[in-house]
Amino acid sequence: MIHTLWEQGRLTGDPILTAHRTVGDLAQYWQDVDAAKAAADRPLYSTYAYHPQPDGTPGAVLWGSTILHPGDVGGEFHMTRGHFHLDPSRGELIIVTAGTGELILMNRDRAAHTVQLEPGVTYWIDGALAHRTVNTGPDDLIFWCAWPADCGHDYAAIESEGFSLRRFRP
Ligand SMILES: O=P(O)(O)OC[C@H]1O[C@H](O)[C@H](O)[C@@H](O)[C@@H]1O
Repeated sequence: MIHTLWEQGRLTGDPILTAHRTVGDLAQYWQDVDAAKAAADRPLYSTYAYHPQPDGTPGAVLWGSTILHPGDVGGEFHMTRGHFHLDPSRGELIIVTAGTGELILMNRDRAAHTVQLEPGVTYWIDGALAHRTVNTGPDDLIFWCAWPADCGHDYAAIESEGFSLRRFRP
C-alpha cells in the first residue's frame, strides 16, 4: 500500500517510480531551441507512479501524479513531453488538484484541441489522442492520472513531429 499526498502532489510508500525532468531533457521539443539550451538545468516537472501490478498487465490500473512547474522557454509555457498510447482503446483519467493550464489533445491526423485545466477538473482522455499538459499559470500545476497498465506509450511520434498546437505567454 502507498499514500497519496494530495497537497504535495506526490506519492509515498513502496514502490514509487519517480522521474525529474529539466528543460534540457526536452531540448528538441521547444520552439526556441536556443532558449532551451540556456535554461537546460531548470527543473521542469516531476512524476510519481505507483504500479501495483507490473507495467503491461492486462486489466491492471496504474496511478500517478505530475507536478509541472510554472515558467516558459522563450515564451513557450512549460509542458510535458506528450505521448500517444500504443493501444488506442486504452484511455486515461486525469484529475487536477492545483494550478491552471491546458491539456493539448491531438489525433494521428494532427487535428488538435485543448481542455482548460483548473482544480477539480476530471477528464477522460480518449486513448486514440496524444496528450500533453501545459502550465499557463503562476503556480505548480498538479494533476493525477489513472491509466491501464497495458496502454503502451509512443513518445517517438511526438518527439519527431511535435503537437500541431503550441502555447505561448501572451
Ligand atoms: O510522460 P510525459 O508525456 O512527459 O507526461 C508526464 C506524465 O503525464 C501524465 O501524468 C501521464 O499519466 C504520465 O504517464 C506521464 O509520465
